[in-house]
Amino acid sequence: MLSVAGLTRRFGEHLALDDVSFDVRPGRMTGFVGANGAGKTTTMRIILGVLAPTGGAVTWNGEPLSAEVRRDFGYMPEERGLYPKMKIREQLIFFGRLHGLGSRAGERADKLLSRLGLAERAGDTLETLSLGNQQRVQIAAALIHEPIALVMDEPFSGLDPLAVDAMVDLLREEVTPEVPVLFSSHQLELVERLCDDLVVLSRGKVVAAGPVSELAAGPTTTYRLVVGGDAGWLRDVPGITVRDVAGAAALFDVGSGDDGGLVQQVLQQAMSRGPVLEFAPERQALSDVFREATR
Ligand SMILES: Nc1ncnc2c1ncn2[C@@H]1O[C@H](COP(=O)(O)OP(=O)(O)OP(=O)(O)O)[C@@H](O)[C@H]1O
Repeated sequence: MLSVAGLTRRFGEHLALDDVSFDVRPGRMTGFVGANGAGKTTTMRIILGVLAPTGGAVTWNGEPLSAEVRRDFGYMPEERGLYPKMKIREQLIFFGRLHGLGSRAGERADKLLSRLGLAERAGDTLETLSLGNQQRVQIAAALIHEPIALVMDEPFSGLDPLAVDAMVDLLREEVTPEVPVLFSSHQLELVERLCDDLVVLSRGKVVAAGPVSELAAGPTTTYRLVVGGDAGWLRDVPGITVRDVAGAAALFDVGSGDDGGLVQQVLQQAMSRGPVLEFAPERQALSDVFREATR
């Protein structure tokens, strides 16, 4: 498991990271989200040893992360970092060897290029590729040495939806159940679809962390009811706040003090009046969780 524990980082007077701690669990895609300047890139740079923390530590399976272990990580930096004038196959082999892949580098490069539909471009330089294809090569470079952990800064930015799907399929194929994956993104719908876990950073602090299913489901006090007839009677039920009624459908809130009794009362009343077609807690969208957490 990859963990950061109590990371702080100052840039002069500015505290960019303030006691940041979270885990990136093996075999789980962990999304790293936060507004511009929240500290995501800074955290990832520290994980990859490109930047030193002012305080705190990065650990791998409970031990301080060594340079040796780090060499087996895959990294897709924000500033990318491939060579524009180098042929893409040569480039992948170069990065593979840099990570100790040896004579298998060519075979891996060919596999990834063909998997990405770029086999015919193997001898072309990076700069002649479209931006989307350059991005694919960047991901291939991060994956070339079968990394034991993967850290990617905005890997999907600028990709069209089909390219995103292709990239995600590749990641799922390449990343074994032992590999922790951390990636930052501003595309919240994408994060909700792809990620198992989520870390939300706001002004250098972790403000929410955990499985996406739990964070998005959240504790809710709002319920949705759809009945056979008109739901207008809800307005007369004491104790609840009706947020919206449109014909047979209604949204109401029971308040945080309810122990479940009020919800059951509303359901019973609804059933005594006729058919109940839908009755469920209103699930919060990840974008709402994000907005609330980073407010
Ligand atoms: N080398 C640096 N020197 C001074 N300040 C820096 C440096 N690197 C980052 N910062 C500051 O640290 C804070 C966090 O920046 P960081 O790039 O980590 O945010 P981010 O969450 O990745 O943002 P974005 O989503 O815009 O990429 C910002 O206020 C930024 O200006």
